[in-house]
Amino acid sequence: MKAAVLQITSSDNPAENLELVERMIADAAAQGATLVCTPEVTNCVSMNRAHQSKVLNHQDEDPTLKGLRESAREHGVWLSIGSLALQGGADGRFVNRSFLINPSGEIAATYDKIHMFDVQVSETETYAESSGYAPGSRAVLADMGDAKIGLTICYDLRFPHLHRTLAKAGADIILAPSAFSAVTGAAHWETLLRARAIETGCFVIAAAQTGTHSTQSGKSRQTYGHSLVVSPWGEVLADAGSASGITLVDFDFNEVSKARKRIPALTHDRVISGP
Ligand SMILES: O=C(O)CNC(=O)[C@H](CS)NC(=O)CCC(=O)C(=O)O
Repeated sequence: MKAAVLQITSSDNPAENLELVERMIADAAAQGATLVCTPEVTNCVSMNRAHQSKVLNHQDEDPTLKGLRESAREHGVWLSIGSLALQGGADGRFVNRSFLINPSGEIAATYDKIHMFDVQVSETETYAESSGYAPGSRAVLADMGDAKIGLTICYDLRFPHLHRTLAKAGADIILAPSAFSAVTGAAHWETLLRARAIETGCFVIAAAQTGTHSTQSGKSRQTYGHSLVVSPWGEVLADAGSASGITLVDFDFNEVSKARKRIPALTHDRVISGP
């Protein structure tokens, strides 16, 4: 399998982002990709809830979902839409929802981000994701034919039990589409991704938002980039750096069983009491 990781700088204008990603999917497919992965909130990076209320849609009417399903079908690729910000969450909030689209353009799986980034990153940088988005509560493992894929989103990366649950349920690949903050990205991103891959014996594919996101509304925001693909042994197979673009990686799924045979930690959990 050949995967393409799309690294982009989404704005808060969904139509503009859709056009760019459609072109990149065509390009990735032309280069032989059979799985294409986009980052978290592909359709809209914004922390302005009033603006989001105007431009975000319910899943059934969302033009980004419609357009990207059509792209997957046209080019015959599996497509991980890392996430879309959509209307329709509990208490009038949005949802941060990941989609796996099959090569016929059908929705094979959806996953709502479970862990909300309610964090003060520094004195000047605070996030309150749960004020805008309602969290999900269900882990999702999708079947891609020759591989099983566990779906996670961004801040979920810091909760290893979710990844362990997915791996024990049979995941070969874990997706970690992200819009990581530049500050925490520099400190933690690669270490967390490699740890999740090593602990689970899964490939980890992390498509990331990068750079300075322009907004018509509200202040601009910096994301870390460095979309990463990590092998089940913890090697970084690709690092997209900070520019936007397409990164292609070949997968050998035998690496999953090889890594787990060398270190079978996934089968060595013990029930513990205390402390
Ligand atoms: O709000 C949106 O537009 C979409 N959601 C995000 O960008 C989310 C919540 S603000 N970002 C993260 O989870 C970053 C996590 C992170 O940076 C870390 O764990 O260090």
